[in-house]
Parts: sequence; structure tokens; C-alpha cells
Amino acid sequence: MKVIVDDKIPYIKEAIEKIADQVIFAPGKDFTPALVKNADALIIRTRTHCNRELLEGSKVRFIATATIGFDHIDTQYCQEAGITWTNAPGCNSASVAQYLQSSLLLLELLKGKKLSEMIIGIIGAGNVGSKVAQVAHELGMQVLLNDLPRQDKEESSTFCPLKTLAEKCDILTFHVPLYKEGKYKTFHLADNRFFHSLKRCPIIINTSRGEVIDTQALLNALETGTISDAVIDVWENEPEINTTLLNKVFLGTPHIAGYSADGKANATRMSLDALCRFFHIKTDYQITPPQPEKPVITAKTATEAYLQIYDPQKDSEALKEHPELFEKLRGCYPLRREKEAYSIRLHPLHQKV
Ligand SMILES: NC(=O)c1ccc[n+]([C@@H]2O[C@H](COP(=O)([O-])OP(=O)(O)OC[C@H]3O[C@@H](n4cnc5c(N)ncnc54)[C@H](O)[C@@H]3O)[C@@H](O)[C@H]2O)c1
Ligand SMILES: O=C(O)[C@H](O)[C@H](O)COP(=O)(O)O
Repeated sequence: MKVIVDDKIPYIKEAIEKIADQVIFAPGKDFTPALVKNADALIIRTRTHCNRELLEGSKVRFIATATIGFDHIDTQYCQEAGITWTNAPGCNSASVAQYLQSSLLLLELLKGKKLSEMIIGIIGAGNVGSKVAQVAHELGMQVLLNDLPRQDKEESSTFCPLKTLAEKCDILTFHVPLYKEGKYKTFHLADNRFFHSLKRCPIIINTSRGEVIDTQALLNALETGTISDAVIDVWENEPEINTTLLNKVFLGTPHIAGYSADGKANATRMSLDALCRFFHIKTDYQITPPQPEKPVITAKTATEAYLQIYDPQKDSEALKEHPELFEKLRGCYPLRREKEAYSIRLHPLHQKV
């Protein structure tokens, strides 16, 4: 079996070389029809667009994307061509929740927001949205959820219309997939009309896909004071992002909310498991992220401890200083672990949390 693998997928080399007869590693954006022509399977990230142009006439029968998002796969073409694809649901949801938690704590610490008096609206209550709701509850916030597909399926009263969130919330955070069309279309879900429907001058957070928010509408809303601030991890037209927007947001990061080493290891493991299932291969492999350099965190408060574990300001400062290095900042991302990898001691009592 011949497999082409995105060379930015970590912790995969040893395992995939055990599983496949031939493995070629290449940058995700450099997958060409010639490169994939004789491959049986691809293991990709968001930077490889899997469509007719890339795949027609190839031997490819299986694609695993080591991500939850799959808007870079033309699923209709794959179905027509008999190509099976998988994504990695939930792989990085705890990582995005960590990004949200640290960003919310920074809003409290640096912008004087009283989180426990705020209402947060979560648009998209899937793997990430559900974990963000848990984080927000733990911070004492009131949570409103919007999830049209789940509302249709579950007929539950848990969900509110987007209009209600727009009217009632102090923070709105997007966790939907990018759907370019259809009943649940999310492309430019936040457009001028959406921003005009806001009532409480909220803070906007987007870690879903850049195209879920109309950049010009977001800029207008920031400039006219319709919203009070923004935390933006995903951008239209990455990596050529709108730098005027970047300079106006509280935190602007290079699509790294899901980049904890834990999340990446999960994605790698899930992609390999799916590949082995598809080709009926039985092999043992262990995919584990490296230990943190300093696994014991000593801090005065839990907030301080969590920000020692992950502070998104560093990612934001690096991007604001060098927006042209968007892809490089992602490609050379430092080791980031989730809180389970640490032992947290709060002094002076040295209590464990
Ligand atoms: N920035 C990052 O690093 C990063 C990391 C992980 C995920 N993401 C993005 O965030 C998205 C969500 O991730 P997830 O793991 O929670 O995915 P998920 O599939 O588990 O959840 C998505 C939820 O959105 C809901 N939804 C779909 N269309 C909707 C609509 N029109 N209105 C309201 N809700 C809608 C779905 O019903 C589902 O519950 C991914 O698709 C991906 O694009 C980004
Ligand atoms: O969809 C996802 O899982 C995330 O957006 C993920 O972090 C994307 O990572 P990439 O493939 O762009 O490295």
C-alpha cells in the first residue's frame, strides 16, 4: 500500500511506516495529481484540497484528514468517485476549549469583564461547543446554545434561535462547521444583518472557520462599536489575512486553537485507526505527545496556573508582529499540552487543583 502523508502531521512516521509499504511525506499544499496518482490513501490536513482536480484518474481509495473540519474535501466528488474519507471528530475539542478558557480569563484580567455576570452564546454545540459550554459554566457564566441541526434532530428545548443569542448575549462564540450551501449553510452566518441584530455590544469569538464571518461586516462592527471586541483564530483567505482586522482585535491567532499536542496526537491516532480499519490491517502503535518541559505549575491562583499552561497572548503577539509568517507560525508551533499533563500547585498552601 502506498500512502501520501502531510509532512506537518506529528507523531506519525514510525507507525505509518509499519502500516504501509511505501510512504511519501509532502507539504499539504504541494499535493499534486502527479504525486497522488499511484497512491492508495492520503493522510491530510486542511491545506490539501481534495477535489476532482487532484484526484481524477488516481488510484486513491481512502482519505483521512487529521482534523475535525472537512470543508477542504469535496465530499460529493469523493462519493461519485468511490473514495471513502474520514475526519477525526472530537480530536482537538479540548484544545479549543483550552483556547476559549484562556481567552475568557484574559478578557476578565485585562479588559475588566466580569465573566460571572455575562451571558455567552455558543453557536454550534458539537464536540467543541459542548466543552466550551462546560468551561463557561465553570466560570459562572450563563450559557445559551444555538444548534439548528441538533434542534431539528433532538426536538429539545435546550437550543435557542440565533436571534435570541444576538439579543441577549455579551459574548458570542462560533463553533460550527463551514457549510457553503444547504439548509444549514454557515458561510457568512455572521453578516451585516447579523451584526445589526446585536443588542448588547458583545465580544465576538471565532475559532470555527474564517468564512463563517463576513470580514468586512466584522470590521464595520468593530469600527462602529456594534461589538466591543473580538478574538479571532480563523480568517477568510488564510494565510493572506486581513491585517486591518488583525490589528483591531483583542487576540488574533494563526488558526492554532486546536493545536495542543494532545489534540494533534488524537488526530494522528484516529487517522491511522481509520486507515487500518479500511484496509483491514492489524498493527500495534502508540501515539503519545511529549511530556511538558515543566510538568509542575506553581501559581497563586487557578487563573494564573491556567495562563501559565496556555496563554494565547503569545500566539497573538507573534502573529501581529509578523502576519506574513502565518503558515510558519503554524508549522513551527511550540509544544502545548492540556492541563491534564500538569500537576498544579497553588501556593501558599500548595493545594493541588
Ligand atoms: N481553530 C481550530 O483550530 C479548530 C479546531 C477544531 C475545530 N475547528 C472548527 O470548528 C468546527 C466545530 O468543531 P467541532 O469539533 O465542534 O465539530 P462538530 O461537528 O462536533 O460540531 C459542530 C456543531 O455545529 C452544529 N451546526 C452545524 N450547522 C449549524 C448551523 N447552521 N447553525 C448552528 N449549528 C450548526 C452541528 O449540529 C454540530 O453540533 C469544525 O468544523 C472546524 O471547522 C477549528
Ligand atoms: O478542523 C480542525 O480540526 C482544525 O481547524 C485544525 O486545527 C486544523 O489544522 P490544520 O489541518 O490546518 O493544521
